[in-house]
Amino acid sequence: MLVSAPRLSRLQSSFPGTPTPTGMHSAALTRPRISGIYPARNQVAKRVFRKTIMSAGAKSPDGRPVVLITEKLGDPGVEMLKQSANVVVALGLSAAELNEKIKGADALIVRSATKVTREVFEAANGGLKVVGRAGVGVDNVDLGAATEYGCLVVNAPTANTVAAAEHGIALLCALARNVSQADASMRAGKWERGKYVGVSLVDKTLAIMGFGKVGSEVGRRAKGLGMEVIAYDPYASEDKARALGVQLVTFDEALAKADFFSLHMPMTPGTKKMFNDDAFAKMKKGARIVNVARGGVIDDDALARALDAGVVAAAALDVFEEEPPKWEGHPLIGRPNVITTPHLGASTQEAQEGVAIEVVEAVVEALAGKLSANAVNAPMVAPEVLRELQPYVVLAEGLGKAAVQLVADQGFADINVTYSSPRGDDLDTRLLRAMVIKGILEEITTSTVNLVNADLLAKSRGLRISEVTVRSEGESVLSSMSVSLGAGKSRFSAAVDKTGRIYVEGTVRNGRPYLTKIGGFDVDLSVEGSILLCRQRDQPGIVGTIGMLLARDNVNINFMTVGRTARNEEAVMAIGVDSEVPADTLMAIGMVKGVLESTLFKELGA
Ligand SMILES: NC(=O)c1ccc[n+]([C@@H]2O[C@H](COP(=O)([O-])OP(=O)(O)OC[C@H]3O[C@@H](n4cnc5c(N)ncnc54)[C@H](O)[C@@H]3O)[C@@H](O)[C@H]2O)c1
Ligand SMILES: O=C(O)[C@H](O)COP(=O)(O)O
Repeated sequence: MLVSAPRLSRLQSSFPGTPTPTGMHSAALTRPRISGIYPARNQVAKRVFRKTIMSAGAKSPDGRPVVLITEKLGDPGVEMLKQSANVVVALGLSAAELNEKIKGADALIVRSATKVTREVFEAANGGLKVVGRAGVGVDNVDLGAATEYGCLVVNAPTANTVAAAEHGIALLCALARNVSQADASMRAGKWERGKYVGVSLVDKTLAIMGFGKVGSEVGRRAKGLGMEVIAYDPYASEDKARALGVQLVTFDEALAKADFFSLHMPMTPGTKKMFNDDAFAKMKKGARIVNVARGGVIDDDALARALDAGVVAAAALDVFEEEPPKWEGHPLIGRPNVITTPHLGASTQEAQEGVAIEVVEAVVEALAGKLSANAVNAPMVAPEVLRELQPYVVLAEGLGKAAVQLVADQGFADINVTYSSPRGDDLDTRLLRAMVIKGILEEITTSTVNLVNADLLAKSRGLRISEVTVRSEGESVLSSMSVSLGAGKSRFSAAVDKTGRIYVEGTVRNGRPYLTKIGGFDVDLSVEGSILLCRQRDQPGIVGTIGMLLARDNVNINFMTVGRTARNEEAVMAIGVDSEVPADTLMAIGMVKGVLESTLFKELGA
């Protein structure tokens, strides 16, 4: 049975983590370290963590751990590592050689070229305790397999930020002044001064798309070049932008206004091919684009069309959807107005020394059984608790994803999670809270979020999170849970509850997670795949029309439900879809007679 959530103002006045006589506790994130939140439980968590990480003894006779390094790692990091471990450097291993070598290692340190696959963990047979990635992206590590084998993965998320920003600025300047093309021409023995006249940067408008760690560093440097800097980032803080003299704008404003674009958003389902035909059509003619983020945020064919049409004058690309890319038939590589570098953003001596130290510190800490703030996965919860909470973990992440996807351009400031559980205050909410934060943050940042770092990451982004546990009746560990966001505005106004917050609620039935409420509307949606939501008048014909529009684009419908509550004779209809709904179809659906608004949840769950 659901007990209605207490008022938020009341929650936020309670001390973080302190049980109250009414059976509530809140965990507003005012403390700097995760260990401060639940001191007693955290000791247990630390023991579980240590046991997991240190389950087998070190593999060398002297009792020191063996660390295998398979890619060039900065010397200061290697020297530091030698103080506490036996270091084996083996570069350029084949997959079979790595599978063999890993059997003798307690830890492995890699960059992006080594593929740390499931086979590697299988070959290590539980003996590999830590994988360290000397950089940010961990897409070359099979995180699922690592977690399954109780192997902690750590990375180095900050030490290459400046290098990536500097590479962005280098490409910006090279792009404006045709440096690469002119150099190539001179190497070919030509002196073509007239051909390579460039454009100036001063007084031009640069749009930073994604105002996080790298984006803000690019912004700071571009101001120094005399550029007017604007930024689009729905989750960026106004205060941070103001402090740097950068104006936050909407996506469309950025497209219309900028002479130059520098892309710095993470690769997520929401940013995939964000620069598509639609976006290029809204750009000022002659714009120039730099991408040191991830290749997949640009639709390569659409960019090629925009270059052909002169809408985009030139582009500089450091990253590609597939790396290394296939040269033959590539729509962009080799064009006269496109300059390319082979993913060099992090490749400076300083950054490589920095990431080496950052990753070695994290690996050494983890081998010593300490919590690392750079942990990417962390099996910190006892297996029996994990087993019990497993279905709710999927629900929690799905609610986080759903809530944040409903936020409009202006972003949100705080998160409220309410659990209805027969256990009341005894419910261990750490894992569920972490999964809500994961669902939210992984839509908007490059960071991989888990139990160890979720609270810290939320705090570092200035997000306040409040939790309430309400005692309910029933057999299962959790009757229901809800996530609400204090957002300025929603992309789907029906998702806003009576208190003005974006609100989603869900439950688990027969082991499967369901969304049961969006704003004031009851729904009944399995938390999986992509879902089209429509708020509509209760009148015949709408379902058929929308079905036809989707069929026209070959979009298969896997389920359809209509919200039970008819508030003012309105209903919320949900349609599960198997593939992407094109933007123009979404627009057409929004214009169907009787449809009041519509939106799409992308990839809510497995
Ligand atoms: N080329 C390289 O060698 C290299 C090196 C480092 C980082 N990177 C890439 O640079 C990018 C930024 O890295 P970071 O460390 O600054 O990450 P970050 O998490 O600090 O910043 C990402 C920012 O993007 C914003 N964002 C999320 N969704 C967005 C959206 N739909 N539209 C606009 N902004 C959105 C987030 O709010 C966040 O502020 C990532 O793609 C990363 O993979 C590349
Ligand atoms: O993810 C990263 O840190 C950057 O993209 C750099 O990766 P690299 O280590 O392959 O240079």
